[in-house]
Amino acid sequence: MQESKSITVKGMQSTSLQPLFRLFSYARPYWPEFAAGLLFLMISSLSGLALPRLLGQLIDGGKGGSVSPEVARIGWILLGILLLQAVFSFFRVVLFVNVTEKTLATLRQKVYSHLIKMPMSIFLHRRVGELSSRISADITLLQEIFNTTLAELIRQLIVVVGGLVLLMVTSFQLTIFMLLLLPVMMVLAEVFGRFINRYAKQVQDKVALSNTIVEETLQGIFSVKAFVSEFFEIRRYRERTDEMAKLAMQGGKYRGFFNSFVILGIFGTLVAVIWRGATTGVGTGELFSFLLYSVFIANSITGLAEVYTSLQKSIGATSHLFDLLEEPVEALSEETTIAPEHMLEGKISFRQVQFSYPLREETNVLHGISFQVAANQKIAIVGPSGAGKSTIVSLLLRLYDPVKGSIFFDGRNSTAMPLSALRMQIGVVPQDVFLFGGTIGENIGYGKKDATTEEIIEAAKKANAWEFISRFPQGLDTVVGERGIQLSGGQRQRIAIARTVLKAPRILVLDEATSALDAESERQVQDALDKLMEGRTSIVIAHRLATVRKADKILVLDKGRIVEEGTHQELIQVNGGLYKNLSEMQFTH
Ligand SMILES: Nc1ncnc2c1ncn2[C@@H]1O[C@H](COP(=O)(O)OP(=O)(O)OP(=O)(O)O)[C@@H](O)[C@H]1O
Repeated sequence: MQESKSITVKGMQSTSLQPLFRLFSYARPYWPEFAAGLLFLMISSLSGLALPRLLGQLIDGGKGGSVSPEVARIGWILLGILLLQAVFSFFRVVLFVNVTEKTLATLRQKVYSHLIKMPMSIFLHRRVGELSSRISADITLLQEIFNTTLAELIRQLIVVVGGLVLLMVTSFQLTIFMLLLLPVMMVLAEVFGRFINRYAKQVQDKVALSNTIVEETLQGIFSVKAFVSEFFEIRRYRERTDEMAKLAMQGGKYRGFFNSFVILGIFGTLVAVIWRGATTGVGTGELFSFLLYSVFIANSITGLAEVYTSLQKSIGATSHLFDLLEEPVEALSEETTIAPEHMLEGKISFRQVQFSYPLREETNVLHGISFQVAANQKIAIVGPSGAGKSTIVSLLLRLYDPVKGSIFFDGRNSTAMPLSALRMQIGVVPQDVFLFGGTIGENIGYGKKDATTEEIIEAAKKANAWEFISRFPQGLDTVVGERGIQLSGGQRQRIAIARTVLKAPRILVLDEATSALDAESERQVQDALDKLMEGRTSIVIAHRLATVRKADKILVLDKGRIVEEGTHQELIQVNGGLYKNLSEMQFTH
């Protein structure tokens, strides 16, 4: 932005209009409708130009007080033009709305599919509220440009150019006189418009910022309430919205000035023109049509200034959107079947994996970790909080790639495998189960999009979830979340397990819940997990003694390093070892 300011005004316009041209490329498939709309727009604007002239003639012809054939003819033509305009306006609006809605839907879909395919690293430095406002606020703003701004631009241009030509025909001298005043106003209006736009953009950014607070606090309402942060958030929101209002009011003042300036300029010009016309002996009808044309033109010039500000606003929104579309996306494929050559047996090996998170590159979270998991083996990862256990899971899923070292699946470097095929074969049961706001059936079906009801029920049974689901009057159709039933931690976990049963992954990752479940829920969850782990490679971030004991191998992680490795029996013997300490602290009751 800074750069473009330093180049010539002409150059600046062409650079800043670029996003709009790119935007219009999304409307390309709908060009026949768009072209028809444009044609209707042009015909109705052009025919509108005949009105002042005909009205002038009507005034001159009607002076005698009787309806002469000439006057009747003009009357019929006027009626015809109005009808034509009414019909064409209707089609123009309908066609433009169609093109707009189809284009914006395409754009929304494109932005959303880009958004959701972006790698995790991008979500670390962009806020959810900000990202979602790109789709809601920015695209809504673009609606205006397609629906009205563009049509206005064309209409105004036709009125200004056509009007001027007809003015010249009416009275060349008077037109020249008016033209001496108008261009000055146009230039001033443009400068003013630019200035106002800067404010509009700032206000828009502030709106996005304040919306972020609303979204984040509503999403995290539990934490807000638990921390009694309501008043803190209210204050924060108040500060943001007050700032926004202050800026908007400042902008309003400038807009006010702008309007006053336009009123003074236009009416000043009109008065001067009438005075000049009257004193140079232009006829009544002629002066009337001249004035009407001048009003039309003046109106269009102010309209053009508005079009200009609205164009600038949309340029802001469009650039935001295209910035987002510039962000990289993951190489995901839509295939739901896995090619035989990418089918995994389930061997995993971490070799000298070093990792730091993108935003904190200076802090190594994993320091050259190596370990092997044989196919169908169960390993447990234990270690103090912050040791890097969840990070290992993220690397396994390739949500991030190691900074150094590599991860191998069946002896093949993970980077050499298609991302989707890899993730399709890894099932995760997270600690914090996220359920979508649909039905229980839909939530389980998330594991396999084409699952039949029978398969879903089967999976729910295996996950020990069917028993509680079938007790709900609506069974699988019970709506969960905000507008439905709230499930307990153990129930949510069993739904997550059912989801993973359906997915039937080769490799299973379990992040055990740290929160204590009651003994019965715990038994049911544990039993479901045991069944799920059978015949798969499993990595468990373990918090429960039962899991740790049953593991074929335990990795003890501390500050990003594997400090001990072995079975429960082996590790419990290491005197002064971290595992022995941990298990004495955590697992003995
Ligand atoms: N997105 C992130 N950006 C930067 N640092 C992160 C990020 N996520 C985690 N970390 C850091 O990486 C380290 C390891 O975190 P990780 O979540 O893997 O630990 P953990 O062993 O799973 O802990 P816990 O048992 O508490 O879940 C921590 O020091 C944490 O602060």
